[in-house]
Amino acid sequence: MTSPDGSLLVARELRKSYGPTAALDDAAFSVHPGEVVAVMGPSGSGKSTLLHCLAGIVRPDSGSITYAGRELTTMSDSERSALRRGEFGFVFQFGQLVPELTCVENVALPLRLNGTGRKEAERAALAWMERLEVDDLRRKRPGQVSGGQGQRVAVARALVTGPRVLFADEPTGALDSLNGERVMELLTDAARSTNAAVVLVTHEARVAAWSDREIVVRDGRSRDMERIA
Ligand SMILES: Nc1ncnc2c1ncn2[C@@H]1O[C@H](COP(=O)(O)OP(=O)(O)OP(=O)(O)O)[C@@H](O)[C@H]1O
Repeated sequence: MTSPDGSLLVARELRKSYGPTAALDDAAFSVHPGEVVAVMGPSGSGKSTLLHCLAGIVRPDSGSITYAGRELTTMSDSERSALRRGEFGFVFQFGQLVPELTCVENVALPLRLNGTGRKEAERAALAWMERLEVDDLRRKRPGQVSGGQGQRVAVARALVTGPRVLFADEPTGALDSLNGERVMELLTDAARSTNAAVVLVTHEARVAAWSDREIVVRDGRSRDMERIA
């Protein structure tokens, strides 16, 4: 279920303080299914806090967040973690793969945690690894692959459960520009083909250029930027 204007995830009047620091101060956000929205802004402006609130990781002090018509801010912790496991996918800057597992085991992990058998989970994992062009790395461990390859494995893992929202916090932050472009191309293609909404936090204009729309956060306040294509 989406809101009347077709948005899947909508936030209004979000406020979140850490002690005397107002990380969010009347922030707003919305994203449609299949839409890639970049959250831009200087360091410390509140981008990650906004992403963490939208993903149900951090509870705002006030304001509303609705996902598919359901209010997130009043859900119990277990309801929010069920939502994260079932409906959301996550890609971070680095350090997200389990070093002891092979790449295919890493990609299969979210399915295994949801109770899928090993064979079926690894079959689905491999299909996503093929799409992200890292299936040849299936038996390698994260320490044996490059940064760009590792990020593509991480994207495959984020998408393997068929999330309706993909949260990506500086997904190319640790990559050189060529690898970063490739990860963004594959990430946005994969998300658009599954009609997943993407919330992409980045401070880099060339990464935000992969989005459909940009939101700029400054001092905890957000505003929509008309895309200058
Ligand atoms: N857990 C926390 N405890 C205390 N202060 C926090 C915490 N998380 C964020 N902050 C503060 O809130 C403000 C916003 O931080 P946030 O991480 O959201 O910014 P950001 O725009 O993502 O920054 P960056 O681009 O540097 O990652 C900053 O002043 C930060 O120091």
